[in-house]
Amino acid sequence: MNKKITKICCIGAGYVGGPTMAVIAQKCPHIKVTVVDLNEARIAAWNDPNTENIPVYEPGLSEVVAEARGRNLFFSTEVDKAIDEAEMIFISVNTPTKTYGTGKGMAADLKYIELCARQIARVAKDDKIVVEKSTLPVRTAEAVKNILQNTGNGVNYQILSNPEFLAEGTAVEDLHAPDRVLIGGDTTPEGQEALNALVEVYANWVPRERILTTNLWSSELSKLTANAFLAQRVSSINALSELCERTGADVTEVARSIGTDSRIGPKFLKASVGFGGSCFQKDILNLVYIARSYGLKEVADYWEQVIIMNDHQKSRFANNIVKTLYNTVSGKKIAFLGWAFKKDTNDTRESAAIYVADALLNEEAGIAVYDPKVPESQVFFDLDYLGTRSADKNKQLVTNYTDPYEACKDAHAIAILTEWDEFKTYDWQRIFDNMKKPAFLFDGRSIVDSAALTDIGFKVYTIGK
Ligand SMILES: NC(=O)C1=CN([C@@H]2O[C@H](COP(=O)(O)OP(=O)(O)OC[C@H]3O[C@@H](n4cnc5c(N)ncnc54)[C@H](O)[C@@H]3O)[C@@H](O)[C@H]2O)C=CC1
Ligand SMILES: O=C(O)[C@H]1O[C@H](OP(=O)(O)OP(=O)(O)OC[C@H]2O[C@@H](n3ccc(=O)[nH]c3=O)[C@H](O)[C@@H]2O)[C@H](O)[C@@H](O)[C@@H]1O
Repeated sequence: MNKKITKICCIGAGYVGGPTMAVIAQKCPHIKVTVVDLNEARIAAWNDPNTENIPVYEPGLSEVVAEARGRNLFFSTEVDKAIDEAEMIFISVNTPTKTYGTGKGMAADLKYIELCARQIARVAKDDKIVVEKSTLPVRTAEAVKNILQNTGNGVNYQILSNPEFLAEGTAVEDLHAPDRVLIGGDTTPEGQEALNALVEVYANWVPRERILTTNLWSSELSKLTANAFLAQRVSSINALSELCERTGADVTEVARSIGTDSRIGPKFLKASVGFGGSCFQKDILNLVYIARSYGLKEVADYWEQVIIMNDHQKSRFANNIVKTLYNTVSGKKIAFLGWAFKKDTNDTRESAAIYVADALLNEEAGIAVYDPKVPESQVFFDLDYLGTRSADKNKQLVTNYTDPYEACKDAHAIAILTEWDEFKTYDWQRIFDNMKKPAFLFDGRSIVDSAALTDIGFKVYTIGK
């Protein structure tokens, strides 16, 4: 007989914990779901009476939260209480790249995971199923198990790996109809019982044939592999975009031509200014680190090239702006349309915009930023975090706008960094009329109609054309 879960707790109310648990609560009204976090401001925002103010912007998410919150979905800072009550505990805390010590700049920093494991071990009084939702290096479950099982208070733990594959901007859609749900567990009878308990949770809305079960290590490694493959496709098409620019081939046509081959497929072939987001880079660096730690030099070098190519794409976009603007951007106004790492999210982590801006600021450019969802404070946080120059200097050189037309007024050039749909429908004639001439436009996302803009008078540069 499978254990039926009625109380879930999730540690970490971020971009994954928040949306994932909101959808579990929505689809499983019989399960009480409590999402906890140490960050009081974040929890307060999740509890904001106006669900438009929740801390994660995702299309459709505020409606899901409005439906379930207060019914069977709760957000709280009382971590111990939620752990104590729950039968199943998801760990969905951040696992950033290490910034210190061994593996600095490469390995995943697992200190938040370990803290969670220790907290569960300290608080739990009855048996628990602990689910790794965070993306983790292969064999992390072993460390979590070690910490939990060596507490000696008689509690039995089962560890499951249940990596998340949602993409930001489409999180709700992805959670409602996932390509697959992956659950890894121990092959022992107890492990399989725990695994089945989680299968039953998802089976409330996910067709069973889409719920894949594996052993723990396959599940952990599959998550890193999926992100590595996706990022590799972007770097592959971006590598070709540079060759297209030199040869007269058009990367959009090349992508369409190869994408119709069913073995290749059409998705993830959009050339861009470079991939961003909190995970691709960190997960590949982590994969490279793991391969190196097993002495697999060729494997590590192979995957590292995906990152090298991505860095190259960002810097060549910035260099092209400087070169085209007669080798100097000093004192010139460059308007940035978009700061988020992709459309339909307010997340800016590792956004290409940050690195392109940093390179142009090194050349003393003045940058005017407009993004429909990213607040000014975040733009400065991102630039200050790099530590390239003082916060005062960033404030001096960067201005944020809430009106795109004002951002572009008197600009020498416009750079499109994020593919927000609204950019396609602007009154480009009006923008052109108010710009310095020649009016340059660098489309890092191939989203505007370059022929129409050229007719207006813009000098358009599009990635891969
Ligand atoms: N962002 C994304 O789209 C995806 C992220 N992931 C993975 O999911 C994990 C979480 O990512 P995000 O949600 O983006 O991170 P995040 O940084 O948005 O959220 C993590 C939250 O955990 C909280 N936290 C950390 N330690 C805690 C503790 N000991 N007790 C209570 N709360 C604690 C933090 O305060 C933070 O609010 C990462 O491993 C990431 O790689 C996986 C799939 C998609
Ligand atoms: O582990 C994670 O965090 C998640 O990482 C990615 O999701 P996400 O980073 O949210 O968004 P993507 O749609 O994958 O885009 C990543 C970056 O690649 C860029 N991209 C994507 C596709 C493409 O064709 N071209 C391209 O430049 C996007 O603009 C963005 O900057 C994966 O798609 C998710 O499956 C995974 O769960």
